Amino acid sequence: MIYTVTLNPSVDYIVRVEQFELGSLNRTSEDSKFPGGKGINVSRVLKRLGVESNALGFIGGFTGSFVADFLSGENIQHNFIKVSGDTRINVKLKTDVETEINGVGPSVSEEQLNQFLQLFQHMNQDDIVLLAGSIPGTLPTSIYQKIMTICKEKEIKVVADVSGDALKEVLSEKPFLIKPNHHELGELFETNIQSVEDAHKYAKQLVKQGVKHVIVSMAGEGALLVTDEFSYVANVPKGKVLNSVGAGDSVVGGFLSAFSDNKSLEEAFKIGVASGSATAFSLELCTKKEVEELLPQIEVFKI
Ligand SMILES: Nc1ncnc2c1ncn2[C@@H]1O[C@H](COP(=O)(O)OP(=O)(O)OP(=O)(O)O)[C@@H](O)[C@H]1O
Ligand SMILES: O=P(O)(O)OC[C@@]1(O)O[C@H](CO)[C@@H](O)[C@@H]1O
Repeated sequence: MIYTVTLNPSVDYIVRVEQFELGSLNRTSEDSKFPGGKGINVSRVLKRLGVESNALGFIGGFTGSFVADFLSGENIQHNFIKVSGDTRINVKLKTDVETEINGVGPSVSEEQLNQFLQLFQHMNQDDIVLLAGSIPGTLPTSIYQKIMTICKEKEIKVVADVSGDALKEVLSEKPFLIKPNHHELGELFETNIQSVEDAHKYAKQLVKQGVKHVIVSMAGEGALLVTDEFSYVANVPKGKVLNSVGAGDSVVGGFLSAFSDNKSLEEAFKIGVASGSATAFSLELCTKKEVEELLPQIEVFKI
């Protein structure tokens, strides 16, 4: 089973405003609400690509019920720990540019954290755990490392899609896969990554440190998959970007769907990139049909 962990889920409130004016009353031309948070997006992409997962994390209040009910409605398994505050609402404002305002999220008590950690006791080496997204302020910053230590004892593969300090923390536990974008990779090495060559050089360093697979997404500039045996670079298909929320999560979801279906790493990488672009080119997360349509446009080369 693939377990996706979203410590701080959200309701993503997506609003389109045609002529946005700061300091004025603006009215939306379109708005919609979806369950959000990076792990939850990965679970939804996996489901669309025909792969089961179980979404874990903390939810609370009416917004938390929305998240749980929405996932149940899509037949996605979930096992969230309930907290007393409301799950956050993240505003995704679509004007001529995209602006995001992410909430803080509810508090998690020590008892709720322990309840959550108990869930890992039932997992085994056939499982994959995905850790994705920010850590709520009330949880220790070492929480991802703690989960990874439990997973290591049980020989569970860990995929981490995290950034900033959390990324630094998970590296020491040698994850199976990480997927930074080129900005996040640059931040880690305190540098500015501007080319595929730069991204390759720094991703290689992470592999030397023990990370098994590194996918670096570079938005419209392509993507890389780096392992200790080989490195692949992929182009991304051409199209109009309508929504970048969840595009990175879709790369992870696409890759994991194919990997768990025993496809080659090269094929899994291609499906990951196609899924990312299919989400970027649509208003919501990618569908299987959209991914399949883009797949022939993606070429992968060894570098
Ligand atoms: N301009 C684009 N053209 C084609 N595909 C794109 C474009 N921008 C993003 N994508 C797709 O989305 C994937 C993820 O994009 P990006 O590198 O921006 O990751 P991210 O920052 O993690 O994404 P997110 O916007 O979800 O945070 C890319 O690998 C690609 O497949
Ligand atoms: O605040 P975090 O946890 O870093 O990111 C949360 C979030 O922006 O990430 C997802 C897109 O990747 C959205 O569904 C969600 O709102």
